[in-house]
Amino acid sequence: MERTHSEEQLGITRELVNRQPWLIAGIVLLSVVSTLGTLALPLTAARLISAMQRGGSTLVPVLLMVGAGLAAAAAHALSTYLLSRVGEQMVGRVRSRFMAHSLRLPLSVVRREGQGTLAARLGTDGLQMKAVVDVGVLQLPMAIITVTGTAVIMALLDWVLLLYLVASFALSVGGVVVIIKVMRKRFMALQMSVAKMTQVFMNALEALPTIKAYRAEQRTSRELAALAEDTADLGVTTTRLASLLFPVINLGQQIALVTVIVAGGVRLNSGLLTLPDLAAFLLYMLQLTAPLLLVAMGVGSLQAGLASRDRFRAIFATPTEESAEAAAPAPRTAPSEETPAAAVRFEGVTFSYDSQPALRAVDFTIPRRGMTALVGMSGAGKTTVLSLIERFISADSGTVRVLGEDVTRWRVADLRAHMAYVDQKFTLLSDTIRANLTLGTSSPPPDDRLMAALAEVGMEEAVRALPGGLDARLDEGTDISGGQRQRLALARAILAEGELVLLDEPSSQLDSVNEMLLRDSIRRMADDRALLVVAHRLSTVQDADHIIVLDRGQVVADGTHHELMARSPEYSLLVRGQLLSSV
Ligand SMILES: Nc1ncnc2c1ncn2[C@@H]1O[C@H](COP(=O)(O)OP(=O)(O)OP(=O)(O)O)[C@@H](O)[C@H]1O
Repeated sequence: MERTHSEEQLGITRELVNRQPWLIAGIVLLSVVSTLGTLALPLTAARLISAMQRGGSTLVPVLLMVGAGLAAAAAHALSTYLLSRVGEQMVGRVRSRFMAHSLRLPLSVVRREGQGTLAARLGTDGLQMKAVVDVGVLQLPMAIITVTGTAVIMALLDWVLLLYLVASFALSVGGVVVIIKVMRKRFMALQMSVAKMTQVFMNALEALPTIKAYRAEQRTSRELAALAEDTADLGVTTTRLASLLFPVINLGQQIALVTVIVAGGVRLNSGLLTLPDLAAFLLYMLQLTAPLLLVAMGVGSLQAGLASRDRFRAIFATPTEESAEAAAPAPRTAPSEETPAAAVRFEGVTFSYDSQPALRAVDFTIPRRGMTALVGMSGAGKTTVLSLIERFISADSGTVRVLGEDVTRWRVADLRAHMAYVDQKFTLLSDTIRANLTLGTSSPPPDDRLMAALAEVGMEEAVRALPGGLDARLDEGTDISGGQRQRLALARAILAEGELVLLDEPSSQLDSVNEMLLRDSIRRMADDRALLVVAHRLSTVQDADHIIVLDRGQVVADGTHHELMARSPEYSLLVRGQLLSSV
């Protein structure tokens, strides 16, 4: 099987070199020019001083000095810009791959990772990975070359003076290394804290209507403020360390400067060193600080960036629903039998969330036509049954069959193409009405079919009245009522090509006029396909051809409404105890 892009390992160098080899070669060349120019500059200055001492012409040394300086600056600017552009583009590709991969992950993995954490990773880890390109690809190697080249030239100028320099600078370098290491740890903690805050904020935004209705803005804000404060505290400790960095380097540099000037003066007096060489040595020394700092900081950013890359890799390495099934033998794309006997069959199905059992040895059959209602107290396991049929989750033991075939033998995409799913919230996407209606269809149906489906649920007029009609977008600008959303979601299920419709009825009571309108279209849906409804309303179960009663994860009875009223105490309790709403 062809490997999908997201299944490939994420290699930064390969990403860069394979895609634009010539551009990368050009950037490397520019960096080499910039490094050589930087290294040559003090030598040209020494030549100028010599020429002035001799009283000779200074034109050539001046031109060489200006040329080296300008070339180094121009090459540096251009290579930095080009590399940054390449880095941004690479991060863009990684981010889009990350988002696409995340959407294909099993729901359980997304829940475990946390939506906020995934979203934060997209932002911060993306930025940090860019630093790998900025720092790791050129800056760090070039800085190392500059430091090494400078040290070699300084040793050639006067190796004894270099020893003085190293000895006087060592303490400060040691200090910088320690500070950077501690900063790294704090920075990781800061990122975790940002991810947590994002998660809680996202949850709060999702619950905003409830928060407003219960005037809980202040309470929620307090909780968020505490998280923001924790994050800020971590930020402050990181900054405190960062603020130590420059003074430590400055101090080291000043100590080194005094040492070199004193020792250099002594050596100059004793004729062991010439004035131009001392001047060049001092210039090299001043020039050393920037690349040294870059090496010290760069190693840190590189580590952080590589850690971010590893977090992306971990997600890319998490099998998507499709890649997990690639390992299974010959997945099904269509039912094995011409006309499978049952739409759904559960055979001894057991399922636990973590170690909490939700379904225990569940057996039932849903016929190919007609409406089956699944009823039970809250927490009985009804939604879990739908999730198992959709294969959002997999049974711990037993077999779930859809259209005669074990769900684990189906290709997930094909399995889901055979059914329509209407969740409790009647979720619609932020897109056009048309896009929402045609989600479950393989080719876009003509407008008259869309309008017919809308008419079926009493939404034709309302959609015609919207600016743009079928092409009106459902987003921040245009929204529709809860009942209208419900009807659109049902119209989508009507249009879907599947033989099976799963409907998770909301337990909240919606207005009865709407309910009456929808009752007929739901019933009609069951004429030519199997409809499984998690029912919370008495009217729904009365309409059903067949009712399955779940109690604490087990099927305790099944039959028609009248049969169950006569012989199932659990069902009678649901009806008489008004646990099934009478609307
Ligand atoms: N994601 C989850 N993680 C852990 N436990 C869960 C999860 N979803 C459901 N459960 C537990 O599994 C059991 C069955 O839940 P399920 O949602 O299937 O019940 P339900 O019959 O649909 O309830 P309701 O009518 O309230 O929607 C419950 O005890 C519930 O607490």
